[in-house]
Amino acid sequence: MPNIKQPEASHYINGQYVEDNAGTELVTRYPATGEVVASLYAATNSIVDHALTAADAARASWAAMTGSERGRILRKAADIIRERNRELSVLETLDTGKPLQETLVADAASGADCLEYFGAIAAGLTGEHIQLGKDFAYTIREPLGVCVGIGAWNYPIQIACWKAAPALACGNTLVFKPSEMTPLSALKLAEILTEAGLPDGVFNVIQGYGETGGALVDDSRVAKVSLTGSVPTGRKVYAAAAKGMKHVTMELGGKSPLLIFDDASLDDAVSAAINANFYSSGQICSNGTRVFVQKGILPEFLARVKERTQKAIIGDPLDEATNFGPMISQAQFDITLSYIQKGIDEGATLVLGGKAHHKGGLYVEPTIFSDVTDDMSIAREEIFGPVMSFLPFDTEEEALRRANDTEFGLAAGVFTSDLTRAHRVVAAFEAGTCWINTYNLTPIEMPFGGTKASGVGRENAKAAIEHYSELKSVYVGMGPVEAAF
Ligand SMILES: NC(=O)c1ccc[n+]([C@@H]2O[C@H](COP(=O)([O-])OP(=O)(O)OC[C@H]3O[C@@H](n4cnc5c(N)ncnc54)[C@H](O)[C@@H]3O)[C@@H](O)[C@H]2O)c1
Ligand SMILES: C[N+](C)(C)CCCC=O
Repeated sequence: MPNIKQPEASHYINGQYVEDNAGTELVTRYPATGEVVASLYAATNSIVDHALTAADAARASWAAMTGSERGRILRKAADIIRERNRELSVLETLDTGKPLQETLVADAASGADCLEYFGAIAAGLTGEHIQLGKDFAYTIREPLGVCVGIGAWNYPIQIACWKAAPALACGNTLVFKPSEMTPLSALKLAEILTEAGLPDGVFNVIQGYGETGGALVDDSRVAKVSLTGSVPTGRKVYAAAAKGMKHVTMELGGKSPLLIFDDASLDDAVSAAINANFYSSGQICSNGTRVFVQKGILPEFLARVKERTQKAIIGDPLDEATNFGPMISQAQFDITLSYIQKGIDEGATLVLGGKAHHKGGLYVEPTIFSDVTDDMSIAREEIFGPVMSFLPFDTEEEALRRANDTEFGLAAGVFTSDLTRAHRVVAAFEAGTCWINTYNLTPIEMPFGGTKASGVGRENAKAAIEHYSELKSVYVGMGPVEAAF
């Protein structure tokens, strides 16, 4: 393993590292071996207050800068991230256990794309002029103020950038709390933003568990909270934010359907089903874990997915040949194996995998179930592990009804060569992000987010601007002013 990446201190506030070792210890381990990568401390009340005070103090001068000036700094940070991509990718692999083959292209790189995108549009964030006869109105696009970002552990630097870039472009300041399991890359992002010229206090990182996230959400100085996490956490954070009438973005979990019709390009659909279930060892919110396959092609489709999944290279995530890594934590490993057991107990047919991998560590084999029915736990609940469920269907109407029969609404996909059907199906999907003849592509230019229990608001694209700014309306009377008496 390369050298251990112990940061200078646990938190980054006002442009510098800060420590308070009175906080609860927070240890991060390499999931492939259990080795300690870094040892940090959760924020104490004084660290939470310090970060919010810094963000509050930096607010006015950052908001007073022009969009061009703010954008230039974000774009410079994107360039630095790209230059340091390998180092950041290794760090992300050490923190998450995701294969370096993935982190080199999907994590810091996506963060750089996001900073570049919002850096580019920062100068064009304006209100509008509304002519009203001889009177007129105009709107002023204003930042919300101090924002709080709370991250999940599966895409740590991507999540930090997806929140920081639009927030900062709009003139807000941010306090970001990464997941307690992956504290490291957000600190690097903070260093990079400082190097790019970001004024002190505009972006701050503090570590901690749910309690720290809760303290941030409850603080009266905070105007907006953006959470990436599970639905149960989302319900708590949304409720707490509502008490202070705060803006929210909720990027939560899913149990997304992927519909494969019998006229689909089978090779493409097989690739998509594999990506939609086994990339990042299945630890992706938008994964298409309910694979509905039209009955006529099910045997061949299943055989092809099985054959290709057997070729997964399971190994040390730092080896660039590895394309399937361990679970992030003992808890996620245990949850995944317990769902596999439930699948077996509830009558699904285990086609492949189903066990901890013999190499040890926190590896769970890529697992495929067929004969899955809509009522089974593995078809209803988010597992967040490498477990693919096949569900046969006959008609489009039936597949859609079953696909939408879930509390979640994050994502959905369809494979068919009939484009009329493809558009009809996505129009009927109850999901915020849909794909036709591909899956899980999330470019920065496209809004991303969920409906139903999967979330509120959108990240990325111009849509995110609406969630990090608000409009002030100004009516201008050109006279005369009349009154009834
Ligand atoms: N929709 C998306 O964009 C997206 C992306 C990635 C992950 N996710 C979801 O995230 C989940 C996996 O991540 P996780 O296990 O880290 O989720 P989690 O809900 O356990 O934790 C998410 C974050 O919330 C914090 N937190 C926990 N309780 C809190 C509270 N009461 N107040 C404030 N903060 C609190 C945690 O410390 C962590 O930083 C999955 O459900 C996955 O689908 C969603
Ligand atoms: C870019 N991905 C890989 C689709 C991840 C989106 C965020 C969900 O976990």
